Amino acid sequence: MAVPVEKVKVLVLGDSGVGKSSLVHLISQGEAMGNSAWTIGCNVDVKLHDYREEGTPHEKTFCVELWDVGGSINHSLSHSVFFNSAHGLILVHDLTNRKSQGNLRRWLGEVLNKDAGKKNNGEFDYDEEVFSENQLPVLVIGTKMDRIPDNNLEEVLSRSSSVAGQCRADFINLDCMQNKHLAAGTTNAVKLSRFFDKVIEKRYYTQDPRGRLGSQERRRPPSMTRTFSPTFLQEKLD
Ligand SMILES: Nc1nc2c(ncn2[C@@H]2O[C@H](COP(=O)(O)OP(=O)(O)OP(=O)(O)O)[C@@H](O)[C@H]2O)c(=O)[nH]1
Ligand SMILES: [Mg+2]
Repeated sequence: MAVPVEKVKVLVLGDSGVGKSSLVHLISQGEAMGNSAWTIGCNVDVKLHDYREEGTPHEKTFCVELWDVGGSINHSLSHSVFFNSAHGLILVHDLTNRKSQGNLRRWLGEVLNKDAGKKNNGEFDYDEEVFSENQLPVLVIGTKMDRIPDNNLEEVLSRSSSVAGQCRADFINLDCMQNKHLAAGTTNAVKLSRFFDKVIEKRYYTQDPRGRLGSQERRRPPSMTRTFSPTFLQEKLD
């Protein structure tokens, strides 16, 4: 099988310790990560995604690059070097940590205002106007669902849904340590697949600012996702 040439870049952002690396491992390898360490800088993992245009026999495999940026506040000045030319954004928060939910607006602001610089207090501003014009597909993911006490579940999930609403994004809540939480055919896997479809559609099938015409009017097709290990990909590339 040929390795796809066409690719999209998806940023995975959120506070340190919310579970970004664990999530990216689950998405790209299809299994929970054993040990995790703080991410310094950025790790890039790959997921192959089959995008099929409805009504046509064509199915095309795209390479989805997942840019897992270390969330440490100590490296906040260097985060934005990874933000260029992103096609989609996964915002990750820890369901047991309200602060990590509130900070998603800051992460979003950091990406959307990356060219505008910082405010005087050193914080990136979340600009409603800039955000309302945002064309970047966003998916919000809440982790550590296993750690929410049963008597608090309803409240926490409702808060998670409202955080996603503020970001005008679809959302998933899961336990990154459980393979089944992203298993094929589950609602979570379908939502993730739809998100990748959207990112690819925007990147390759939508009229861009330079006037290139894509297939914007066509309905989004169903799709399948497949995961290949980096070793497999490397063998194909060699
Ligand atoms: N119980 C539980 N633990 C989780 C979950 N997701 C992540 N963890 C744990 O949370 C800790 C931090 O996870 P990481 O994936 O390293 O967090 P990160 O967001 O990549 O952190 P940085 O690299 O510092 O930005 C690890 O000990 C994980 O095993 C989850 O859904 N449930
Ligand atoms: Mg990490």
